[in-house]
Amino acid sequence: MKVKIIAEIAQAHDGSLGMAHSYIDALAKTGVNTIKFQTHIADAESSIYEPFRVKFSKQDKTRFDYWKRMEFTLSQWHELKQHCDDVGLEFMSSPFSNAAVDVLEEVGVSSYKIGSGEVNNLLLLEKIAQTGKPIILSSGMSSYKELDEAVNFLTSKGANFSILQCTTSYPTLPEEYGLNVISELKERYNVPVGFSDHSAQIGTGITAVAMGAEILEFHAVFNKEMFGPDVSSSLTMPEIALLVKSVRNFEQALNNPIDKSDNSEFKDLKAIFEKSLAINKNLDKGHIIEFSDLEAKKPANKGISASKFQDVIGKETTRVIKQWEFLNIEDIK
Ligand SMILES: C=C(OP(=O)(O)O)C(=O)O
Repeated sequence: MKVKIIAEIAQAHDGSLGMAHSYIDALAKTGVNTIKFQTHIADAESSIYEPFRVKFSKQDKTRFDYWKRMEFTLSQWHELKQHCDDVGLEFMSSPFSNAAVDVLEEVGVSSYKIGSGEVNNLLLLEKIAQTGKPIILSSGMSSYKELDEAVNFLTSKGANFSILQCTTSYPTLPEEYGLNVISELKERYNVPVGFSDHSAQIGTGITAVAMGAEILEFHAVFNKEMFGPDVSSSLTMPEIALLVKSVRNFEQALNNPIDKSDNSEFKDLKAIFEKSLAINKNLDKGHIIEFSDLEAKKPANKGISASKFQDVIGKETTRVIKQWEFLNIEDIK
């Protein structure tokens, strides 16, 4: 088992190409597999009527203005992809219009992500399916009826796809994670399933992986005091590095099941940890040993094993035994 870990930059660059490049360098040090952007082309995906989800900047009069400010040119996208290639990370970007798919095809992506808001945008699904590339479909806000439709559509196009459990809520609270949906999606669609996390907690991703997520995506941010609609649901670089390390540890554990029927490798340790029977009070010769006379002390193999205490009860001592002495087989008859 190997989890695909995707760090989502989305709009954390706030429209700055330099900042976008800085994120690539910083994330390359965390061990993630993939860096994901969002390719926004305001004219193709939005209009002046789109309301704000989070309004945080006075300079963007409308959300359309905001998307406009988040655009990169084709040559800038090429640069970003090249930078990801240079640091050995997969470049991904979610398209929000068919025009954005054309940009990403020019740039040369190897797979596509479909954000939760696009599940019912069959026009976009058709365009992405036409590329023949693997697809990761997110599922926030979607009912099973809607997902069934998207899945049937992608299946009818012969698409190779996986699905992410996602709750569109920023930040997502524990009662909203829907970790149960991971196994439900797997059972319902029989495709690889992952988790798109907006909780801003590293424990959520680790738990999702433990519950079967094969793809893990989360938002990245340099600092939680920065501007941006996703900041409150994002992880910082040290948090991401710790999350990646934890997921890799989990994979290694899962890929190495241990055999509890053979404990021979613990022979020496058992001699240190285990115990031998001892006497907890001064006993005369001829005393009949009772349960209340016994204690178990370290190390093992100093006398009768503590596991054999029942064989000792009712036996007669053959000598005077002092408090805290070990009990040996020749001390009883
Ligand atoms: C919005 C996106 O994804 P999700 O719905 O998984 O957050 C995205 O990938 O751009």
